[in-house]
Amino acid sequence: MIKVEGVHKVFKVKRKEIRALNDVYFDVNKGEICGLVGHNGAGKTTLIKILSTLTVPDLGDALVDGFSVTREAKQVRKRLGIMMVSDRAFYYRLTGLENLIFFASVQGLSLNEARSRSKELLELVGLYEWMNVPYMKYSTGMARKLALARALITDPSVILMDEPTLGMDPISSREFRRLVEGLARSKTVLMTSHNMIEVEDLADTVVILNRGKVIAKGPPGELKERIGTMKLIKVKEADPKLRKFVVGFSDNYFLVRVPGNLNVDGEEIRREPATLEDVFVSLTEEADSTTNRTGGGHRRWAL
Ligand SMILES: Nc1ncnc2c1ncn2[C@@H]1O[C@H](COP(=O)(O)OP(=O)(O)OP(=O)(O)O)[C@@H](O)[C@H]1O
Repeated sequence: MIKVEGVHKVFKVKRKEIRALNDVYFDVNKGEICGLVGHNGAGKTTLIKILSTLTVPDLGDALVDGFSVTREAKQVRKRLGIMMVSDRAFYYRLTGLENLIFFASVQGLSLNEARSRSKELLELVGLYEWMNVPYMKYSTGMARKLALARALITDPSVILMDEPTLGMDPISSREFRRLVEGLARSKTVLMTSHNMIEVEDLADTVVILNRGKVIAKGPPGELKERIGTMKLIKVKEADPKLRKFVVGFSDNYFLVRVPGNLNVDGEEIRREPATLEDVFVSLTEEADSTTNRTGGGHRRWAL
């Protein structure tokens, strides 16, 4: 399991302070997949780095299977599988199998163990037939599967994934999600994503970060119930306050999709149940407008 307990992180850039994480609390239980979502710069990667023991929090702590990331980093690392989405994660000229054998050897497995573990993992992620093909010939979907296999070498109990399906086509992405779903039954998974359809499909719980703060957490269904119904409205005026809700334009009107309880002048077209994307848009908008009202915000409205 993962327990994040009051984590703060501030970066100093040219005497300016960037508050990347501000008193973040949440738990992910064993057998659960947690989707960590937020705008660009909301603090997701910083949190993943703290859990991976690559960055130290300024205040607070996080536990990975009961071990503290600040005081027991070595124990934490033994329990973690980190799926990196980077072009530099593998050697281009080596095959998928050779790459995995290399990384398994680095993790301390003997050559024989490394070979059999690598083949087992290639089978698990559906790359067995491609194991002797050089990595440079892998598609994005195959490269992601290999990255997942690499994260699983030590059979970790907790898996961290930063935007694992970035750049994948819808079919490969769906296939990948089913793979993660199967794995998650015996593990704890924390993944970041900008793809709300994916998070809605996969996550048991969702944590929404906004400017370093948790503004909502819970199962997707509960979060959607909080927003309830959305309404589609044709509006004539380009009201800057509705910027985030605009879903379409035409010559003489804007189409906005707003929470059912928001009063907006215009012609209502229809009502629909809220999706996770609606939850994200509505709650981050609410949090930002509260911050702006109290003078703490810096993001400006503009249509
Ligand atoms: N090493 C660093 N030095 C200075 N500022 C940093 C550093 N790492 C992150 N930040 C800043 O901290 C904030 C949070 O960044 P972070 O990368 O965690 O966001 P994110 O939610 O992962 O964004 P994205 O979705 O774009 O990946 C941003 O304002 C970012 O510019």
